[in-house]
Amino acid sequence: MLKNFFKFGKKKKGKEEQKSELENQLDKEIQESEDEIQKIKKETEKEIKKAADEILKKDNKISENSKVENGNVESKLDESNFEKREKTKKKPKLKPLKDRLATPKKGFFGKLKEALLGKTIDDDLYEELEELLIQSDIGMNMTMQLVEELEKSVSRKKLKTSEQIYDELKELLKAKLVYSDESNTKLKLQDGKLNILLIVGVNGVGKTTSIGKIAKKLKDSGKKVIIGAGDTFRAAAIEQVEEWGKRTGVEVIKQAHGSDPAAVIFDTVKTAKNRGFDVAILDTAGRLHNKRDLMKELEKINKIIREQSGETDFETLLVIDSTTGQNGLEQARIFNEIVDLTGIILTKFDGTAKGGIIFPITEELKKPIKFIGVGEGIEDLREFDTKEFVEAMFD
Ligand SMILES: Nc1nc2c(ncn2[C@@H]2O[C@H](COP(=O)(O)OP(=O)(O)OP(=O)(O)O)[C@@H](O)[C@H]2O)c(=O)[nH]1
Repeated sequence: MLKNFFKFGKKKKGKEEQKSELENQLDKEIQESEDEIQKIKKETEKEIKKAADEILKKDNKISENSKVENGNVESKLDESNFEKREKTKKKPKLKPLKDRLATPKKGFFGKLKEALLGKTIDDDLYEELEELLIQSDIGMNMTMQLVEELEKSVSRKKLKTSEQIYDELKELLKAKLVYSDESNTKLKLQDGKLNILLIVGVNGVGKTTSIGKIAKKLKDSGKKVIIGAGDTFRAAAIEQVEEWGKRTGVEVIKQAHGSDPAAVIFDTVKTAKNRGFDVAILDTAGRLHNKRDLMKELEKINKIIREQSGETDFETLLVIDSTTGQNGLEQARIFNEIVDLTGIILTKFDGTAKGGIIFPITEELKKPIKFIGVGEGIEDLREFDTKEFVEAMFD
């Protein structure tokens, strides 16, 4: 039994030895597998790193290449922009509307001085000049004309500095006011007879105010003055004229609101003639919505003046609000077509940086500027003096 036991023990031990051998074998194989896995892992990582490096290298190469390519594109763009710039250099770059409206105090000519003085004479300077001239309401045509004349003068007179250009421009502008020379800017008034001043212009331009200011001037110079409230269409216009009459101590002839303006003109001229007045200033209604009616009305008034005063040669002055710019020029054209203008009153010069309108108006109409309004006050009307005006505007 013991023998069997020992046999059994021997048998048992053999089995256990076998088992541990198997376990060892298994452990060994597991270890080997794990080593193999680690090896493969390391190799895979190496491969991945290598591949990643390759990709990075390629990327760098591409971006480097693209840098060069972009550089080429940029320089090509530069070239074409340059060409474009060259081609478009003559066109003025217009600034936004808000920049185009300069503060009245500074005025256009002050800006012009700022823009010109101390600058190099090049295309940019001419462009800036064009821009400023257009902003001042000199108008596109006259601007182009002026800049062309200026360029010609610069090359003909070999002008070198912007100061010289500035002075040259001043002279060119003065020349545009040729119709406003000393011989015709003064009112044509003769002693010992009735002088008529017929005042025309659309509503709101400053007709009544100008009439009041002129009445004051003439009265102060010793003339016997009478005013005819010919704008019967607006009740307020009659009251306004009356108010100016009171302020200046000048008699006013009026009729009821809505009555025939020709009748007021008739009364005024007749009274003036009969009572020996020196000057009759006649207000009119400037309704422009119907050119034919306006023409008929002004013809009728003209006929009455001629018949009543016996004068054919009298002043017909068109009042234009200088702040209305090109619109003012359009009004001037219309009135000039339908009535024989002898001069222009430009009002509200104090309130505008767009005084440039004076140049195309004078040149186109070929009529002198007689007065400029520079404020709402009774004294704020100046007799026009070209030289003084241009100097003052450039100052
Ligand atoms: N700043 C300034 N304002 C002026 C000037 N002349 C007239 N005004 C003002 O412009 C406005 C219109 O002037 P009016 O004289 O009433 O104009 P009007 O053409 O007679 O107008 P109606 O009576 O409506 O036909 C008024 O407020 C005036 O004070 C001027 O030279 N400068």
